[in-house]
Amino acid sequence: MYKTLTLRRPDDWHLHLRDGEMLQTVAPHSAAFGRAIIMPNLVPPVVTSEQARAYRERILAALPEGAALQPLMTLYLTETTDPADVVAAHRDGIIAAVKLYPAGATTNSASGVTDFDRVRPVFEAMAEAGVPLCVHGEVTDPEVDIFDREAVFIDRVLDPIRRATLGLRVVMEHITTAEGVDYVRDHAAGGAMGGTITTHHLVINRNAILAGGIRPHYYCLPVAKRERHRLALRTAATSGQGPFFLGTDSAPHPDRAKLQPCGCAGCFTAPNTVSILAQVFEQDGALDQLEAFTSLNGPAFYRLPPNEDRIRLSRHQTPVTFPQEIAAGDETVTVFDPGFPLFWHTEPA
Ligand SMILES: NC(=O)N[C@@H](CC(=O)O)C(=O)O
Ligand SMILES: [Zn+2]
Ligand SMILES: [Zn+2]
Repeated sequence: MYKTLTLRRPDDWHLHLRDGEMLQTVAPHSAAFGRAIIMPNLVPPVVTSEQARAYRERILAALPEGAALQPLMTLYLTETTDPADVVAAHRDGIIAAVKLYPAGATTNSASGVTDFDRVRPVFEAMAEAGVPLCVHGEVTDPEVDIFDREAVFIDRVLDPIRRATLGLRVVMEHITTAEGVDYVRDHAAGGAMGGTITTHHLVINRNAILAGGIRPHYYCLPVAKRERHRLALRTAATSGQGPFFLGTDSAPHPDRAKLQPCGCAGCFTAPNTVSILAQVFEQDGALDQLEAFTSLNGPAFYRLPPNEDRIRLSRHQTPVTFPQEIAAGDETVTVFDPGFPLFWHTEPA
């Protein structure tokens, strides 16, 4: 049994840092990651390279001295995005990817895409220039059951886009279904596809949200599915296979906004993600695959070198505790509770 574990510094390939006071509060909790793909769903969204550059500066200013984190910026795709701007921003190193939100699919997605044909020229230019497309993969058709929206998206939207745009490199973000796992695995050859998996979707199924009472802090999008889907995600993540990598989707919201008759979606996992992942991989006898998931597969997809420096985890005798909530000005933000004790702790460098 392992007592300590040394890993190349993990990266987070899907992270919400927000802005303003919330950014100041949450950025330090992601400071020990190496790189993070920063989601652009601010209000208003990050749609131009100038906005991405300015947002990056605000993030760097919110990080503590000595933070490892390098923010990798994304642009929020709209029906008026100019293909030439995207290509130039990527060429100049301002953005690492473009993010597709189907309009209405999730938090702050109102400016997203309704008619996918209208953004075809952007996809074509991205394919040509090798710019990855990060996708929130859910249909918004109200006729489609919320638990089926990811699987239906693959058939109705994602597969047709990929067939029509040869060479487009796609990350299916926060996959939550066996169908998502299979689709990513079956189309990953040559780096054509990757899939991020969140910490919380490895831990909870839909019962956590609904059985025995409604638990808003477990509500996120895509919503957690049946147990068999969680197990498919666990198998994918702990396999160490190339196309699957960590994207925490740590998505802080003030408790005031989550604890409502109509509460918003998102789990805040940044503070305890690495401890939870070590526990999960240990439970599955797969600690030897943790580094592939957190630190190797993501950079390989994004065609970046893995981080050179390391973090050290040690397994404590008694559980390590994390704050249940953190203060953000007058608000509180609840930290994701995995529902089991955590023994792995990141040692200070
Ligand atoms: N995952 C979530 O439930 N929420 C995210 C948006 C997203 O990633 O879909 C957010 O920005 O709050
Ligand atoms: Zn999303
Ligand atoms: Zn997200």
